[in-house]
Amino acid sequence: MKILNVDQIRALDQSTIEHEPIAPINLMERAALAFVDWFVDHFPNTTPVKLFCGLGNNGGDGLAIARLLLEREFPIEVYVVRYARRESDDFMHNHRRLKLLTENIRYVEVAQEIPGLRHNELIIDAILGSGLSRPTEGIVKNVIDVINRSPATVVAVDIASGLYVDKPNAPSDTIVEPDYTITFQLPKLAFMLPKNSRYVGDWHIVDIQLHKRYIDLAPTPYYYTQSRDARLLLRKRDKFSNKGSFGHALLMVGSYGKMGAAVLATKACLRSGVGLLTVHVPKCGYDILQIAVPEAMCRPDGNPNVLTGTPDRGASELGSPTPADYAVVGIGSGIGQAPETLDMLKGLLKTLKKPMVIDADALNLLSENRELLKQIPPNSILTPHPKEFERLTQKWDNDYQKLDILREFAQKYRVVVVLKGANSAIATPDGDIHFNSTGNPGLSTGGTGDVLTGVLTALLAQNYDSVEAAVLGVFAHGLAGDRVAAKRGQIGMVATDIIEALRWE
Ligand SMILES: NC(=O)C1=CN([C@@H]2O[C@H](COP(=O)(O)OP(=O)(O)OC[C@H]3O[C@@H](n4cnc5c(N)ncnc54)[C@H](O)[C@@H]3O)[C@@H](O)[C@H]2O)[C@@H](O)CC1
Ligand SMILES: Nc1ncnc2c1ncn2[C@@H]1O[C@H](COP(=O)(O)OP(=O)(O)O)[C@@H](O)[C@H]1O
Ligand SMILES: [K+]
Repeated sequence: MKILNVDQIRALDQSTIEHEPIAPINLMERAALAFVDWFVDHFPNTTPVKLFCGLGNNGGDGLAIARLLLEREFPIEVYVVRYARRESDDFMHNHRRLKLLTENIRYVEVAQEIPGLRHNELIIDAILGSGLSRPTEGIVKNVIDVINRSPATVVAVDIASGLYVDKPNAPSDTIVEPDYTITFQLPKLAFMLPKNSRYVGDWHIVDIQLHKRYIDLAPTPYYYTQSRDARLLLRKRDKFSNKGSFGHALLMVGSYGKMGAAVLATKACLRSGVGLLTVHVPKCGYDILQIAVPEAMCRPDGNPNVLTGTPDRGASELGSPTPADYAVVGIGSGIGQAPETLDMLKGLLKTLKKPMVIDADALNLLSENRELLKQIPPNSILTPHPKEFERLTQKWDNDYQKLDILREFAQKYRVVVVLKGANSAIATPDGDIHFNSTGNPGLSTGGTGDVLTGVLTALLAQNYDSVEAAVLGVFAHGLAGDRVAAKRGQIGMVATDIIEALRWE
């Protein structure tokens, strides 16, 4: 699903009006109805509602919503925040319609006219929407302050008043902090960014049938991966396939004290459809790995504690192939940052030509030796969490700048970067960013990143293209987390649960 910018959203409304065609007031009615459908599904019509609206089309939506909720017998009070003298045409139209139903519309021009708000009430925020062009001030700011201080449940129409759709707010801006945002047709870029979390709440999209062709043709670097997008990427297995059809992967993982990371990546790789898997671990990890994961082959390193890349003598007598002989190499989980391991990484980057998966300490080694970045095979997948990404690049002032740095990095080094976290952002060598929709804070627990490394390594081994592998793998990993959360809650979730909950269908 695409994420469009504010100018495109405006043009999309216009395109819908012209091409459907539909009168603007009827499009507003459709938006209000979609909001109300969601609202009545979530709240009983015995709850008192206080609706605050502005004077533009977001306010017009609010007035239409008020009328529809009155018709559904909600006890609703309407407050028009009169910050200016000019109302939009469709606001006026809905104002006249609402007045036919009720005389009870109040106007708020000064702070004394702001009503008290109680905890058992619902507040609908329809003051400002995507038309926001400057920070809130005056009476708008006063109203927002009161809303934010109140214990009531707050539902924002389209976007919280005061929040920009696609550019950074100043830290001093006053913005509604809703419990829910019900947004029209498309997700907004602002919703993807960690710092905006309190200005978004739990958000839902409602479909108002905006012009599909406009959306299809609109250029954008931003995408939001939903279930149907991920499903399209998933390949079925051919009836006559064999293990050779799904690639032979090599994981280079683990060190003394961090063999758990190796085991997790290994199990996740096997649970994600790899045909054959060899795992290169320091010698101390040999028994651990063979016992924990009998399905994987093990290549012990000559070094007892860390990876050097040189197989143990016994293992090399088996005639071990070199890393370049495997379909894909996944490296990093629990490897530490020993100088020998750095030398190994340098050697690998010189010889490997196929895309790799690079995680954790392998990324930290690259951060310390940035001259190696340009040797990463094109289309490799890097999976930093924000701290690792900062080490690889630089500090950022805000989430929008972070996205710019992310995009530039992926383009410069021709790699796919999975910046992990809520709504993991996947940057492609072509400059696109795909935000993930699955996952939950239960995943914030040691080892879940190692699981992701295993998943992505398996998908590359199966010949998924790197962008597809990253988008699909991150989605499936988060979805597994959501399955676990539904079954046993977020707090007790551990990385092993994620492996068990992976499903490829
Ligand atoms: N155009 C359409 O056909 C549709 C629009 N819809 C609604 O329309 C909204 C956008 O409406 P508008 O473009 O009228 O804009 P808003 O209703 O967001 O804002 C109204 C006007 O307030 C002014 N303004 C901007 N920042 C301000 C501030 N900080 N303080 C005071 N005034 C400020 C601007 O002149 C702006 O146009 C969407 O968020 C959505 O709710 C929906 O009804 C769907 C269809
Ligand atoms: N709040 C969250 N919401 C969704 N996903 C999360 C959240 N916190 C962490 N995750 C996911 O969990 C994984 C954590 O990876 P990482 O930080 O590398 O952990 P580790 O190094 O311990 O394995 C990533 O896939 C990340 O996207
Ligand atoms: K709003």
